[in-house]
Amino acid sequence: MANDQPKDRQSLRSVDEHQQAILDSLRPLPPYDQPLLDALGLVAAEDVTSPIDLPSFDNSAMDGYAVVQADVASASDENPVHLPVVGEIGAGQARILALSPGTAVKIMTGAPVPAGADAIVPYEWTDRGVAQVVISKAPYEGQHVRGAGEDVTVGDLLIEEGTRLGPRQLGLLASVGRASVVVRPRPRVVILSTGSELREPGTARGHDSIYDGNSYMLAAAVRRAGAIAYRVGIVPDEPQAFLDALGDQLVRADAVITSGGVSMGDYDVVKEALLPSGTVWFGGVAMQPGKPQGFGVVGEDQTPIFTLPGNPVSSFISFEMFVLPALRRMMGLLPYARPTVEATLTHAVKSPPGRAQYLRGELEAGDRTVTVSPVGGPGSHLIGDLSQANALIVVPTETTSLDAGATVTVVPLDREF
Ligand SMILES: Nc1nc2c(c(=O)[nH]1)N[C@H]1C(S)=C(S)[C@@H](COP(=O)(O)OP(=O)(O)OC[C@H]3O[C@@H](n4cnc5c(N)ncnc54)[C@H](O)[C@@H]3O)O[C@H]1N2
Ligand code: MOO
Repeated sequence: MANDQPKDRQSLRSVDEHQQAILDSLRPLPPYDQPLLDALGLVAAEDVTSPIDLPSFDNSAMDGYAVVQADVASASDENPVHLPVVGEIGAGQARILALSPGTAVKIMTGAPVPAGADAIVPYEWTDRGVAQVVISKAPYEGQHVRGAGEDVTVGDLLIEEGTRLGPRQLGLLASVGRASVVVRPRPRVVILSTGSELREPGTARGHDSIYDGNSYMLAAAVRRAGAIAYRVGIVPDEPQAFLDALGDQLVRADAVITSGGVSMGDYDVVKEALLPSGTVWFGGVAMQPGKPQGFGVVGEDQTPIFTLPGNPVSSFISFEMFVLPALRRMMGLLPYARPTVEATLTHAVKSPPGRAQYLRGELEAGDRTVTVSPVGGPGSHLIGDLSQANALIVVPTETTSLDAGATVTVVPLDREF
């Protein structure tokens, strides 16, 4: 029964509850017109219809000669047809607009087929003559002519609102003459690491200090999600310094991520600085790693803020579970959360009750089976092990052990979705 549980467990949010609370409070960012290449990976916020036909004019699919098919219908090796060549049409150089019967015009791939011509004879079926051409094989009517509008017609719906734009879609937009497209923009995400023990990589480190791995990891994760990362770097454990740094950054932030300073310590700067505002929830989520969490809004524009725990693995898993779905929601991307897969566990594992455990694993797809092997221990400081893993093994909240051979839910970490 719920009230038999220790106080700590009663007050924890589940992972799903916390994720949902975050998603419910966010909306997709307002649409923005972006140059095509900046729109890669973003979601169209407009229906795009074609302003032109593709091909835009009848054009040649081959380097060869434009002819009237009836003039060459009898051509064969034994009885080739001879035609005078009255000119040449290169791609982008169409000075000959019409063809008289009984003549041929040299034509290059992509060049407009002159009016009156209804087939192309490829060079390979001719003697490649300049003033006169000898044709030894007949094309059928329309052969090697790419018809105007056969691919796309004016008014066709090219891109539906909500489509994620990849190279093929961007290529199509450019092909119909569009230089920009209205999309959900990339969220600008400010990343602040807190901790007086932190040092910037590449600088000297004392016996009691550590390098700031988290802000790099989180900035990289933000970028991989398709958002823009502003890595501000290290803020000491002083609430006013933290509030000043945050205040300076809000002008360029659609969201803020902090790491560290949210548990029970004497110097938990993020909690101390933000609790008085009353706009940020701090509490525990029933997960390990990643129990101490905070989420809310800050500043005049009510900018969303994610206050993640400082332990590196906790920070990373919190990003995957809570920030990534939120960024995807802001970008209009579905699904919000990483898709999971089922796999067979290769080794037995143990887990404390009352918290969903996210163990690091190596997911391997064999010919017939998908297996996952635990990588390293459960400690939330083990960034070395984390870097060797490609997946998280989910041990449900009330499960305390799983045998080798059990089917488990796994979150692959490096798949595009
Ligand atoms: N008495 C309690 N202590 C702790 C609890 C608790 O419930 N009661 N929870 C533990 C859990 S779980 C976690 S997770 C951590 C979260 O702590 P904070 O978010 O306050 O983070 P810090 O104390 O600032 O740092 C924790 C740990 O991570 C290292 N760290 C911090 N920032 C970085 C960074 N940018 N790069 C690399 N490593 C970083 C830091 O040095 C600490 O070792 O609290 C437990 N304690
Ligand atoms: O939640 Mo902490 O992340 O267990 O180490």
